[in-house]
Amino acid sequence: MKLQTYEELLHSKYRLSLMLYLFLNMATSLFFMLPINKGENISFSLPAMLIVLLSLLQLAFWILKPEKKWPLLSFTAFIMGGLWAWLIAHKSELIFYFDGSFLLVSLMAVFFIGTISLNEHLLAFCLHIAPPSLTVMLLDRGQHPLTLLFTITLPLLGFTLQSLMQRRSDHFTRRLLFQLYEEKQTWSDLSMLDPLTGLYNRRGLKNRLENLLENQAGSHFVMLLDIDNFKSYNDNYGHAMGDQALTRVSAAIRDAVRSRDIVTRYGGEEFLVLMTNVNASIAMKLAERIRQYVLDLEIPHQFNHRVSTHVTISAGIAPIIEEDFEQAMANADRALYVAKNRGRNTILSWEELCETNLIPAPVDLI
Ligand SMILES: Nc1nc2c(ncn2[C@@H]2O[C@H](COP(=O)(O)OP(=O)(O)OP(=O)(O)O)[C@@H](O)[C@H]2O)c(=O)[nH]1
Repeated sequence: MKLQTYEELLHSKYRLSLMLYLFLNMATSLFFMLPINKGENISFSLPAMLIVLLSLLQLAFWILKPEKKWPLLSFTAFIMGGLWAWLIAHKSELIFYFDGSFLLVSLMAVFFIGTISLNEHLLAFCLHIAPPSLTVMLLDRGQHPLTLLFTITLPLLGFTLQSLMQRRSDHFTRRLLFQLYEEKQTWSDLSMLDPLTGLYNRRGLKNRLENLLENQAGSHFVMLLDIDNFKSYNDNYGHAMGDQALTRVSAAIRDAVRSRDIVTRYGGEEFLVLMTNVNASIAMKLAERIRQYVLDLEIPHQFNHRVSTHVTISAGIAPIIEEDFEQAMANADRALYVAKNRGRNTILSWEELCETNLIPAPVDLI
């Protein structure tokens, strides 16, 4: 689950509880319009009708605009509470035989609405129950003090404790989710990096390439480069030394290019550099600089036959035309093949290859 999904879940929970609150207000106030005694008529009292109207309007708003967040929950609860106080006072005047039970039933109905639907909104709950509670106490004129005290304080206390517990649990869930999300992000980042060199691996390249082609319409170049006679290096100096040489060459490539270029360890001793927003001459200069930086490392390689006594690289570069990365790769690969044939420690561009009519048959070096 993403953090965003969790936020959406909370929003939908909020929305449902508010809709339930409105529905319960509406249903209960409709019930309050019914006659209490046999033979009486339905009483369309103004406060009851206002509760119904207000609830209906807000319900319609929520149904039509489900994505909107209603910021005035506490205000709505206070208005509803006020209307309930008015309704209870109004209705109690109409009751012929007054023994206090109507007040208790009304109060319980108001508490029921709040407890069921506002269980995560302590302030709204308090604002909802405060006006009817005060009104009932006034109307009771001290006749049932203990009953009223019990009816008001017990649910209020229970609700407050439950709400605090819920808040702690929500806080914990949010923290846990945030931590999981961060860890997932770290793992995802790590899975895009090559552990030996710290460069992007193919997965990382794919990810960066998608972003690049989606967001930057400029001219980009692919450079494929390969360490010369690396097999002999490994055979003579050992695999551990080979790893060290790979790490140093990787760092030199990274140093030679700009921060916006994407350097990837494409295979064993093969690297791919994605040079972004460059023209052909700058791409060539960058490639040449990489070659020189690697040579300047002066990593001894006595078995780099007829090339150098140090570790060297060869490279082929090609432009990405019409976002066709695969074709650019194939072209850079062919240029690299010819660069190797030309004696290694060489950079060759696909364009130069085309100009000299030296396009070889496709050979899979990679
Ligand atoms: N030490 C080390 N060697 C590796 C690693 N990955 C690939 N290699 C070695 O790189 C060598 C590549 O050799 P080849 O593909 O024959 O090419 P080459 O000897 O560099 O010859 P040219 O590319 O034609 O110049 C192989 O010996 C692989 O074992 C690695 O992670 N560490």
